[in-house]
Amino acid sequence: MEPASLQNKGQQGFPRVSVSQVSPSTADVDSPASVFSAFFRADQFERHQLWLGVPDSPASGIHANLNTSKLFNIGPKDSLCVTEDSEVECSSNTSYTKAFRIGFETEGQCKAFHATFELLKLKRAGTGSGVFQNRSKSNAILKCKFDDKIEASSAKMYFHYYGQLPHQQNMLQDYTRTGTYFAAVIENYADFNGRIVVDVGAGSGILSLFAAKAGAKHVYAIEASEMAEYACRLIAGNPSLGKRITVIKGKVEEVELPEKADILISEPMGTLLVNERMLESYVIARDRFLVPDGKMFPSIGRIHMAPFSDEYLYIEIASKALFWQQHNYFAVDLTPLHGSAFEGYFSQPVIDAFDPRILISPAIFHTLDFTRIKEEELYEIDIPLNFIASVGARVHGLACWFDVLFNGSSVQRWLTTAPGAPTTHWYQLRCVFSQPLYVMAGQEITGLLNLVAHSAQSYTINLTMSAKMLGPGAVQGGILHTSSCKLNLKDPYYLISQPQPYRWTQDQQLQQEVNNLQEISLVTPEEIDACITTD
Ligand SMILES: C[S@@+](CC[C@H](N)C(=O)[O-])C[C@H]1O[C@@H](n2cnc3c(N)ncnc32)[C@H](O)[C@@H]1O
Repeated sequence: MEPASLQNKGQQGFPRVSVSQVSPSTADVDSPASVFSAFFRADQFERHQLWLGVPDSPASGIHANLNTSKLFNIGPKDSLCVTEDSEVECSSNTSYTKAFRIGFETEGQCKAFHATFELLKLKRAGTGSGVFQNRSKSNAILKCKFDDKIEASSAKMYFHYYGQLPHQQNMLQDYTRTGTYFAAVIENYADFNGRIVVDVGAGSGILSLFAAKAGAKHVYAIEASEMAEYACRLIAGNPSLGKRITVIKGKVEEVELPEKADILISEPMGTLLVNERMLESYVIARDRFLVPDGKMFPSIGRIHMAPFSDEYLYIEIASKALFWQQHNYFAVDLTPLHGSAFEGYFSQPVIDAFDPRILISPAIFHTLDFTRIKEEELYEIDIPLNFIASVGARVHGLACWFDVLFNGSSVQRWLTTAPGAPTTHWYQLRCVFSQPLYVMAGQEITGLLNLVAHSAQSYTINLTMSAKMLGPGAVQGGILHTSSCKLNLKDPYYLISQPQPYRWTQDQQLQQEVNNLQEISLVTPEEIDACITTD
């Protein structure tokens, strides 16, 4: 059990440091060095403490209150921390009663430790979440952009979700996803070897470990949820890679880094690419941490769209509202609510893996260039639609999926969530009309997909599609029939139990990934191992 005064209100960790107690007056070493983990933590009064010890016994070890401690650089990888046993604020005449030398495995870790130490010393209680004073900027109050845009209740649930191992496991077990990231990083080790990397939203730290495996000089793994602590433990358990990784707990919008990154790696994609609004954090991280012309993995994302016809899906959704057509439900007429229930079911986007043969025209796509797009441009996205129907059909709505590109210097690799490709945990998404549209083969379908971000970390989807007139009317731009719908991307309907003609087992997917990797990999396993720095 943790001491009561050290509740988990925020931790930042450095998994492997060597610590020796020294005399505060002479700086002579008093004790042999121990290999400890170092954590910064806040108590319930937002007073930050540095704790050095063994993760499994948090009550033991060395505790230093940052208010009464000072940190000095005594070498590129060595620091001296002097601290007072009492709670009294440091002043010029403080006599320090404890001192210890902290040795880091890399200079990057040492710099990150100092940056975190100084930043947390500046944080003050009572200014509200995400608001802190930064003395280095003339006491200006820096407000965290994330907290301005996102409802506190949504953020709390969101980071609570990602703070749990089963949800990280779910992503790790999507072998198409994780395997594609692994392949993209290792095949492009030249982009990582000897570079400073920032992992934006590191979760379990898996992408940081991949980057370190590809030879990164140092990786800063930024993670806002409690998963940061697990990431520390995973990284500490992989010491040959972990010594080049620093986990920083906090939002990318508010943490400080000791140096700029040559390359960002992240997995910020949600359903329909944009759900969760994490792309905005990715773009903010680019503007805050990336050197000019630095690389981003992934660098672009594309939303693909095509009209579909699926009578079974339509009937399934419509029939859910049939309950409300009863005139005599325990002697009560439910029919006045049938219309609302019917519209309600059609306001949920449907998520499943469908057979691509339901698409009635070739797909179009809309590109988001993560290297250039402004954060504000993600608040509202307008995508004009234009299709030519390949067959005559009843169009039940718009089917969407996405892909992202790892534009490596050696290999370009796409991670796709397309129908017919190996299924990912994102599946595909369909917006279904309550009033379908009738089209003939060759008929033009126009429309607009409008996505408006909301403060619950998702989007409102406004979709309109029109069948244009055939013959002379088409030339004049005449519209025969229009259907529209408004959906909440935050509230999807998961329909993933239906038979999947193209679904593979995960083992097959994994095997396929391995085969792909072996077939197209430009580097041999020996070359991969050779590229790993062993400092
Ligand atoms: C989709 S998960 C990816 C996790 C990990 N990178 C992986 O690929 O397995 C996104 C992670 O980013 C974190 N995250 C989201 N927004 C963040 C932000 N603004 N600052 C820091 N972390 C954030 C979440 O808590 C979550 O763990």
